Amino acid sequence: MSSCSTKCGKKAVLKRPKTGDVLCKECFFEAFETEIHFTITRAKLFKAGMTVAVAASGGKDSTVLAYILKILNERFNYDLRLVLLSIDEGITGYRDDSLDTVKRNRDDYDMPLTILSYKDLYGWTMDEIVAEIGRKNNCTFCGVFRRQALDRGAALLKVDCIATGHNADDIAETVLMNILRGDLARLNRCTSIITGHGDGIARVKPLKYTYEKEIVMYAYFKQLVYFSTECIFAPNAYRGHARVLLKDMEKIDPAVIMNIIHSGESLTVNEEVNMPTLTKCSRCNHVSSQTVCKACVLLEGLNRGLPKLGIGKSSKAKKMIAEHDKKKYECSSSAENKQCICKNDPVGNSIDRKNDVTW
Ligand SMILES: Nc1ncnc2c1ncn2[C@@H]1O[C@H](COP(=O)(O)OP(=O)(O)OP(=O)(O)O)[C@@H](O)[C@H]1O
Repeated sequence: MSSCSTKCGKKAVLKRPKTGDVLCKECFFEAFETEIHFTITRAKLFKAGMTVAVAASGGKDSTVLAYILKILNERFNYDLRLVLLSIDEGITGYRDDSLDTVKRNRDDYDMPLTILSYKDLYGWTMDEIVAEIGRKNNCTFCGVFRRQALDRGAALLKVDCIATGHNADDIAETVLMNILRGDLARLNRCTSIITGHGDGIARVKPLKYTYEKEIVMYAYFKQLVYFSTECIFAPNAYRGHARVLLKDMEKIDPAVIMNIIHSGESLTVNEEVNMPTLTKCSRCNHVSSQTVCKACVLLEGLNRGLPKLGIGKSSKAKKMIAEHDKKKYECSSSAENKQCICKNDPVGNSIDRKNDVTW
């Protein structure tokens, strides 16, 4: 390879996927770190004195995020207290191994680590949920529960905000996915670098403009320890299509990633479009756009032996509950009923009616 395009005199070792510049290792580090610092300061992600929970999965993105926040915090005196927050979804052979990596990061980066598990928070591991629901819709449970679990962890730790490792590719993919689905409410908010502000604990995405390929390169040249195995359960199929589309387009022109993000940022949703208003879940008191949040509906479904409850539209869930209740009524009025649905109901007739979901 030729010499570094910054004219530092060193030999280039890589070509930056984002800009096409050929750079030596040191100049790449400098460019990569400075861009993230610029993103953080321009969007005013942090204030001095804040405690920030880095949502750490052990994967490349959150590992690079934890590392980079540590060095930028020291270099530019952000005056942040950084802690690691991990969620153990209970996926044997996947999350248990990646959490070992997070524990190593905890020691290497000298940051306290808190791990919360789905089992403790919800009474179910993902292994158990998949045994109930199968591999098709399990990502819905995992995503909804993780989102809330991070909020609960952040509240427990009394942190000021949560930083996640979402990168530019993730954001561009999400924009595409929301366009393909016609989900205008999500399209409207998916490019925000700060979310949840005012409704709970803020979430920030310092790697919003950082290309995935560069994150991998940075981790490689810095020899960071991260866990690179994909989740053993079926990936989110729809996101997979958006990902393939994005990767194909990136081969033609790497600028498409930034172009899609900028397009998403510039979109204004027509005023006539109904936007959800955020409120608090009547059951768990966490942020929700419905009277009862998605996590509570999904959990209710699991506990009632109706795991598909909460998958799809809320009207479908209402119908399922009504049918379920009707069958239970029929069952209790006929002791001989051999088809009784209660046999499959882990809580049986002991369901406390006061705690039933109301919409
Ligand atoms: N189990 C978890 N515990 C804590 N944070 C998580 C967990 N899973 C995901 N996150 C956070 O959400 C971000 C996006 O998650 P996603 O599942 O898209 O992973 P990813 O793109 O593979 O990122 P990573 O490389 O960090 O695993 C992660 O970067 C991390 O900050």
